[in-house]
Amino acid sequence: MNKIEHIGIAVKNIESSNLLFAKLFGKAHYKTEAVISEGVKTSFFKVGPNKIELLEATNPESPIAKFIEKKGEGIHHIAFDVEDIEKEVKRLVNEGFVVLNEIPKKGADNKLVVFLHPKTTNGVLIELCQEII
Ligand SMILES: C[C@@H](C(=O)O)C(=O)SCCNC(=O)CCNC(=O)[C@H](O)C(C)(C)COP(=O)(O)OP(=O)(O)OC[C@H]1O[C@@H](n2cnc3c(N)ncnc32)[C@H](O)[C@@H]1OP(=O)(O)O
Ligand SMILES: [Co+2]
Repeated sequence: MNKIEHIGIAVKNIESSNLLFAKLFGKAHYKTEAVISEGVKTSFFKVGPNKIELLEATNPESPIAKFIEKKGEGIHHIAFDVEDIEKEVKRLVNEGFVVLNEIPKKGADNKLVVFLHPKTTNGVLIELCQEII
C-alpha cells in the first residue's frame, strides 16, 4: 500500500458543501463526477499533495445515504493508492480482512476500487485504488 489517495467525506448537499470546502481550502473543487453504481455524486479538491472527495447520495440505497442516516455527515472512508489491486486484495484476504468486492470495480477519477469492511478494520472503511492507465 502506498500513499493516501483520498479521504472521502459524506455530505447531504454537494452544492452547498462545495462552497463550504472552497471557503475552507481557499480554492474551488476541480472536478465533479457521478458514479451510478455507487449511488453517489462526487467532487474533488486538491489541497497540497492531498485529495478530498465529497460524496452525496443519489438514492436512498446508496452507502452514503445509509451512513448519513446512522452517523450523520463526516469522514466516510480513507482510500489508499496501490500499484496492483488484485495482488493487494489477495494479500489482505490472506491476512483475514473482509473484502466487500473481490473483483475491482470502476470508481471515480479513473480508478479501479475495492472496499474493506469496516468491521475488520477497527471501524474505518478502507478503499483501495489503482489508477487505470
Ligand atoms: C466513488 C468511489 C471512489 O472514491 O472512487 C467511492 O468512494 S464510493 C463510496 C461509497 N461506496 C461504498 O462505501 C462501498 C462500500 N461500502 C459498503 O458496501 C457499505 O457501506 C458497508 C461498509 C458494507 C456498510 O453498509 P451497511 O451499513 O448497509 O452495512 P451493515 O449494516 O452491515 O453495517 C455494518 C456496520 O458498519 C458501519 N458502517 C457503515 N458504513 C461505515 C463507514 N463508512 N465507516 C465506518 N463504519 C461504517 C455501520 O454503522 C454498521 O455498524 P454497527 O453494526 O456498529 O451499527
Ligand atoms: Co472514495
